[in-house]
Amino acid sequence: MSLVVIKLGGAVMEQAEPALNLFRAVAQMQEKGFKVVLVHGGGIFVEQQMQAQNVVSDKLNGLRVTPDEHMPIVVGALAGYANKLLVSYAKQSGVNAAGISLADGGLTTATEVSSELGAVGICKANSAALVMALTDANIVPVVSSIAMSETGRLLNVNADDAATVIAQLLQADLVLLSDVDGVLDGNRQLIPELDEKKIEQLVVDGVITDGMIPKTRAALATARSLQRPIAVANWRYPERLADLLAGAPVGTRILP
Ligand SMILES: Nc1ncnc2c1ncn2[C@@H]1O[C@H](COP(=O)(O)OP(=O)(O)O)[C@@H](O)[C@H]1O
Ligand SMILES: CC(=O)N[C@@H](CCC(=O)OP(=O)(O)O)C(=O)O
Repeated sequence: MSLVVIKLGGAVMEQAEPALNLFRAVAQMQEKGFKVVLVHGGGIFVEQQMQAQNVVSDKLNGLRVTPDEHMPIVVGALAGYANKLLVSYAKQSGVNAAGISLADGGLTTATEVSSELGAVGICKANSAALVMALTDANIVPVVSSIAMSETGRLLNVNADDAATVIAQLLQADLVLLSDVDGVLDGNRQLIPELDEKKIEQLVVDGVITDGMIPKTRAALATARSLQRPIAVANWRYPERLADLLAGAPVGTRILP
């Protein structure tokens, strides 16, 4: 049975209709025999909560600088609101989902990236047991990007990196869904395929910026480890998911 990890960015969660459409597509994939695991971000909800509480939050190369004292807001927004909102969209679309985090069931282990970034983690695959138990019961795991260190310190992980690690853990296909059609060139045209050299050149040229930097690097790491192309595509067209998994050229394919 084919396992697919789908990563959702925050923007999809803000609008009910596209999120519901996406879960309807997930239900169809389940009917076709796919086991689906969702990994989600929700940076947009973190921003909203930071602003509501008058807290200034900075990013460095697309990663949020997260002092430990910001973690109540970050965990609340990601593992709380964003996670349960997705479980609610799933329910409304007839999909049985369970919201968990990178820390639950020992799914991953994590370490601090650098003292400069604070409680930002990089995680490693550890145990697929919980996710497999859920998918075996036809429940879609919805995984937030909150992880835990060996000593139990809560860490904020970039959600594209989280999806990469889960795809590697499960040896599953990975689709990174975002609010753009894929990686766009300097004229905002879709780039069908990219390899490491081209990605790094586009970063140097300032064409790939912000959240697209960790996203393309995460896709490249997964493409390498699974030895197959990884797609960055738009969540606005969930009906293209099936085409995509069948190997059709949708979005940007990041090559190993
Ligand atoms: N070359 C590029 N092509 C497409 N999007 C880009 C590019 N460079 C930067 N971006 C930005 O990256 C964003 C997607 O990354 P991110 O905000 O982290 O999305 P998500 O929340 O879906 O993970 C796009 O909305 C766009 O603003
Ligand atoms: C360390 C780090 O940057 N964590 C991210 C986690 C959420 C995320 O990645 O959300 P999107 O996928 O919606 O961008 C953050 O705090 O915004």
